[in-house]
Amino acid sequence: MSAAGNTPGACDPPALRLSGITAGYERRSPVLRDVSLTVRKGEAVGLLGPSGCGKSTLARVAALLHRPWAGTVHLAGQPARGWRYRAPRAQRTFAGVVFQQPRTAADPRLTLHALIAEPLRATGRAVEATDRVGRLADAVGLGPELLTRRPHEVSDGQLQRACVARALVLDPGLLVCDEMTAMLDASTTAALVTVVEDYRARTGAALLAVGHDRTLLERWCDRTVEAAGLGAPDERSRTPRARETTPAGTPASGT
Ligand SMILES: Nc1ncnc2c1ncn2[C@@H]1O[C@H](COP(=O)(O)OP(=O)(O)OP(=O)(O)O)[C@@H](O)[C@H]1O
Repeated sequence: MSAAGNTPGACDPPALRLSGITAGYERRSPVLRDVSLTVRKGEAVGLLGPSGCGKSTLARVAALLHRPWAGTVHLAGQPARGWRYRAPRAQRTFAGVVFQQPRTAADPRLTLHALIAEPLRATGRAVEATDRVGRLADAVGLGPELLTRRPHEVSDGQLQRACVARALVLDPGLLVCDEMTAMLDASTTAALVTVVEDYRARTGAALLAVGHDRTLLERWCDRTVEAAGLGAPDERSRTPRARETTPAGTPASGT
């Protein structure tokens, strides 16, 4: 289910199809009610909405990290048959995820090199780590000297660069970016958006980007979805974006 090598086409199944998703936590009333959302292969969809409306919950359901109470998740046309570590490996690794807070998403004991290589080790592909981690670290703008440091020895922006590299290391067909740039400065935001877009242009991967920054998401994505009252996000298409538009209007530097 890797995106690499696939040619986007009208006949391809959507990268993500959420149908009738109802989800929540413990015994509280559901956060999401009967939500449906489709992200086509190669498409970038931005999910906008006020704090607490359930955007992150939806992102976690899409990445098979949170089990819904009802509804189905299809990844690349295949219904999710299990969740988290019980899901078939191809489904678990189809979605690469980047969270808002790199410090809570990174094991503090690992060097950045080990952090980026973590999914390779977890899937029995550790032998590929030297090559892949080196290339991805270069792409996200992390020099070799930073790869030997642990999270407490780097800045938030540097750690988020490592988390983006980790999300890409298994060549996902879908990237789920949950407020990936919320705590970053403008140049790091531009650099990481460019890394994601370069990856998508090369592989045909789809993107579900969650955030509050309407300007960024409208520039970055093919369309945005208003998630207000995510009981049922209406899929209003907005501002189709030419594929070649520079994300966020900023340079592609690796600063
Ligand atoms: N692990 C959890 N346990 C219990 N309730 C949770 C949990 N995670 C989120 N919630 C609740 O679910 C609701 C939706 O949270 P969610 O994080 O999905 O919203 P959001 O739209 O992403 O918010 P924000 O934009 O502030 O990140 C909130 O009321 C939140 O308190």
